[in-house]
Amino acid sequence: MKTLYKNILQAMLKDQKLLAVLIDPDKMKLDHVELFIKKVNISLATHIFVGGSTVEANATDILVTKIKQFTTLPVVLFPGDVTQITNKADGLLFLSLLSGRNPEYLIDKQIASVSKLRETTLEIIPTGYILIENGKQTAVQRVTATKPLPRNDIQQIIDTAKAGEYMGKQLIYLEAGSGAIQPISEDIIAKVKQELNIPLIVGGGIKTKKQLQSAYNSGADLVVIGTAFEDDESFFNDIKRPAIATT
Ligand SMILES: CC(C)=CCC/C(C)=C/CC/C(C)=C/CC/C(C)=C/COP(=O)(O)OP(=O)(O)O
Ligand SMILES: O=P(O)(O)OC[C@@H](O)CO
Ligand SMILES: [Mg+2]
Repeated sequence: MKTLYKNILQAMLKDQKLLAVLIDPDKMKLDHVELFIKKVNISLATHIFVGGSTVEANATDILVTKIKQFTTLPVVLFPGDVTQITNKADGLLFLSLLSGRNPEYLIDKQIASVSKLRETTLEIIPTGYILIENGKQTAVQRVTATKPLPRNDIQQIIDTAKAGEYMGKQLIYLEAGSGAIQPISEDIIAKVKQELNIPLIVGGGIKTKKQLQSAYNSGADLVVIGTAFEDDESFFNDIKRPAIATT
């Protein structure tokens, strides 16, 4: 049974915040997966996302197989390309880059993925992906050859997110870019969230528990963190899941 989206929706309705640890197949060494996933398992993380803007063919399939050996958390593909699709995962963010005007990332890659998805067991989740300017060019901007939405044009950001909802997207993902200096501002998160009826994902540049909390307080339903763990795994110590009392 495909319960991924249902669970995200229910968490949103109950105001239970979700956290995805993003693993980039290009950066994670296979012999480190076990140790890394054990840290994820005792953290507040509720999901594992796997993806990157540029990933070698087959690397995702091999990595997801390995991750699955060590966790029961749902593994969701966050693909930069069709080659990153593998049935070993549980779900797929079926991204469309709504902030850009490059047909390749609006519809072409989605069409190209259909032959891989026709028989899939993956839960496919239509996701409106929106890049917001953060002061420097990010990998996604470079790879997609698109411009992010200006961070001070809040109305454009809100309307893009809302258009995504009207188009039938089940999630909206506000992206500041991997390793962004400035995460998405509280103001942008709050104003977008106010107008949406679907869950809101926020990611890019979140490196501290305070920034995580502030994204949640502003209205993010699910936060994605990748670079902070790549840079320093001691960050897991700050986000340990509280032990449940057994008495
Ligand atoms: C639906 C299918 C099959 C593909 C979607 C194709 C689209 C629209 C992709 C959106 C644009 C894109 C390239 C997304 C990549 C998302 C991602 C995992 C970004 C993380 O970037 P990193 O690879 O961590 O960047 P660095 O290399 O700078 O760390
Ligand atoms: O790597 P970081 O900066 O945490 O960003 C996570 C994700 O939103 C990038 O696509
Ligand atoms: Mg990265």
